[in-house]
Amino acid sequence: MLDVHFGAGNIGRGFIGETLADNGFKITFVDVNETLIDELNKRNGYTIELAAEGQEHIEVHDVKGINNGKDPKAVAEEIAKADIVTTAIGPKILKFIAPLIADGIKLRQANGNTDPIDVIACENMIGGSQSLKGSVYETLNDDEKAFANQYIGFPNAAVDRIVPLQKHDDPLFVSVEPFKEWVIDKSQMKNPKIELKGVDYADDLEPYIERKLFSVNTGHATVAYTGNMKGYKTIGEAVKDNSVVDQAKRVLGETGDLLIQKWGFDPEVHHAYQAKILSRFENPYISDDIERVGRTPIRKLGFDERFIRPIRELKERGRDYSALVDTAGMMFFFNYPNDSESVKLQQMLQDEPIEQVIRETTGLKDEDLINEIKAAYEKHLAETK
Ligand SMILES: NC(=O)c1ccc[n+]([C@@H]2O[C@H](COP(=O)([O-])OP(=O)(O)OC[C@H]3O[C@@H](n4cnc5c(N)ncnc54)[C@H](O)[C@@H]3O)[C@@H](O)[C@H]2O)c1
Ligand SMILES: O=P(O)(O)OC[C@@H](O)[C@@H](O)[C@H](O)[C@H](O)CO
Repeated sequence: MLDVHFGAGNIGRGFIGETLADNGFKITFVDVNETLIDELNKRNGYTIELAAEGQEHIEVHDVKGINNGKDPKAVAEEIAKADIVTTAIGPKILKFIAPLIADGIKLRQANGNTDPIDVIACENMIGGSQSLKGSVYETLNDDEKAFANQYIGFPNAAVDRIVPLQKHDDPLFVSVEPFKEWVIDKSQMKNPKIELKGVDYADDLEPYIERKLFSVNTGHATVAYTGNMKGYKTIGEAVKDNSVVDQAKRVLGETGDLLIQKWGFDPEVHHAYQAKILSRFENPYISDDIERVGRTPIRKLGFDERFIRPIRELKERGRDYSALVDTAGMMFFFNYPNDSESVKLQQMLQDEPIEQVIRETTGLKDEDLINEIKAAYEKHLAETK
């Protein structure tokens, strides 16, 4: 059994690789990072460490790498033979790898390979695999689309495991939190014969992806942006400050209100889920940078992303969303020179009035909401003076 996995980064090696290897798959990692690819091909394996007492090690074997920047043909050839395709490269990169997946599908068709497979985007976004499908289909003709409609599934997925930036001498070694959750939308699969152990299958992914994104990621981002305002550099430092944790609790209270109302989650179970999330942020065996958790702030300000979507939906329901708006106002202060989106955001703030920056980054048309976020931004700006 073969998995072709795009993105040999933290979650790719630290979660998707572990799960597929544990299910007996060989894995071909596709990445543009030469060091990672060379090392994978030299050693055909790597080590995962669990960030918890005992620091257990897990060895992953039977892996290799392809640099898609150098050898795109080899990627298509590998997809032509694959039993599953997965990605963990970042939502904004999906459209760049879509032509490679399309080439793999074309080769499967040319080879007469009618074994059904699923292409699963393991990204922090709503509708990730379906969005990837849209980009893949842009480069298929009608005949190829008909083949893909029959044999290639794009089931959406939610993945949850905190894997911070790795700072080890070994470029493949990856330290991960013990908690892990991977849910795949069963109704969108073409190959139900592959039922992975360690993965949950849902008939409808929407409640799970929203619960994950608006709890883990909204909470995480709140710790990052509130911590950033206070000058902290790591999530560990930030969660030692009660005012940061209080802000995260207020925000989770609001998204919890929405999720419970919208999806009917049991309030007690949901509150336990939230408490578990906060304890995960406090894991002393993990050192996670605010720079990583707050990365790409323009993406995170998006219309369907972790702040604006729950704000919109709470407003529609006439519920409180004040802590979410307060935190959204802090996002404009995220300024890390190595994060090109944060540099762009700061430039936008230099060039345009704040309300225009809010309009452009969030896609909001609701002028009242734009003014509320503007007021939060201006309040935080005054606090910095
Ligand atoms: N790290 C986590 O805690 C975590 C948890 C759940 C989900 N995710 C999601 O997983 C995805 C990846 O996150 P990550 O933390 O592993 O990031 P990462 O930066 O560690 O890994 C991304 C990898 O993709 C590679 N890449 C970038 N552009 C590429 C291209 N054009 N072709 C091939 N490879 C390319 C990079 O070289 C890198 O190795 C994101 O969508 C993230 O939201 C991350
Ligand atoms: O990956 P992002 O940039 O969407 O979000 C940053 C973190 O919140 C995220 O990577 C979490 O660590 C992860 O989603 C936990 O499952």
